[in-house]
Amino acid sequence: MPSSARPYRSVLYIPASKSRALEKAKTLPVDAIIFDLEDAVTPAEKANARTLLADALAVGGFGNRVRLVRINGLDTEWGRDDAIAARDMECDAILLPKVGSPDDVDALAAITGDSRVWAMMETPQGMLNAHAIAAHPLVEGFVLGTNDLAKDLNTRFRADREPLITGLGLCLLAAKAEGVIVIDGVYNAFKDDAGLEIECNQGRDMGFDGKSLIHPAQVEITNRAFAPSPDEIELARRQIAAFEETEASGQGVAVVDGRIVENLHVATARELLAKAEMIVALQAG
Ligand SMILES: CC(C)(COP(=O)(O)OP(=O)(O)OC[C@H]1O[C@@H](n2cnc3c(N)ncnc32)[C@H](O)[C@@H]1OP(=O)(O)O)[C@@H](O)C(=O)NCCC(=O)NCCSC(=O)C[C@H](O)C(=O)O
Ligand SMILES: [Mg+2]
Repeated sequence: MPSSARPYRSVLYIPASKSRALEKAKTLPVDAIIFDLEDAVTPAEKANARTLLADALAVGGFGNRVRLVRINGLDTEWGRDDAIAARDMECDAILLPKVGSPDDVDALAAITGDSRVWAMMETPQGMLNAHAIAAHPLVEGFVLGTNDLAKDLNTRFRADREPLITGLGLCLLAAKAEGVIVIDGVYNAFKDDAGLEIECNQGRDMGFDGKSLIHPAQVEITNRAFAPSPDEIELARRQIAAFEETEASGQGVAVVDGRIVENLHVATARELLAKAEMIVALQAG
């Protein structure tokens, strides 16, 4: 099971066909990269992108960024070749699109063995089977595919994402129940900083570990939204100190800023501080 302190604030898609973007990624302060062979790559470029990506990962230089390779679905003409290639790539996990049930993960594992798997959660079928998918022993993370979900649900765009909330919530519940990382979907309007910030904060409030991104301009806002803020760090320290003091005097409940602090709040505060420390450590390289 992955560490809950390991930050996944920003998870950037990079079309595997774009060598300039692959180079650029090495300079960006992202926590994870999705090297995409699926939607961002045209059919004519699929085979070349696969080779380009294998070479780029073999050369390396992506530092401590988690490397996920998104293959095409196994029901497409490229999926099987992608899976065979990805099995041998220098990556941390394979991201399987449009996962509908644990059987899809089994079908991938029949090709890729014990490689770690992340699941794109982006179909109504997948949402309804989210718990069984999260419970699959090879599954380590979920990435929400809100474009595909919106398409399948025939929703209209709303800034508050109300039409998608049930699906997002099902995936969050499943991921948290099974200790699986869960990453929010992309914000398509990559020049709209204000809209991105609102959607990041909504995702953070809901409990997502981070957000998937499509452009470098989205990294800074996302990293900030999903990192513990200075105020949160300061409050966590005060909660721990107050609780320890109260505990030493034989009591189980402290009060900080007019709110009770119990064991469970201290556990949350410790996790928050661990994440903040890990972000500093990762930034230090
Ligand atoms: C959206 C883009 C097509 C815009 O590309 P471009 O016009 O090249 O942008 P810029 O000129 O502003 O680029 C500036 C520099 O940044 C580099 N760049 C751009 N995008 C990326 C990236 N994603 N990763 C790394 N580097 C990037 C450019 O190379 C420029 O570099 P330099 O010249 O050296 O300064 C483009 O951003 C893009 O293709 N984005 C990714 C789109 C994508 O991956 N789509 C698929 C994933 S979304 C999805 O499928 C979600 C899910 O499945 C669902 O259902 O929701
Ligand atoms: Mg999709």
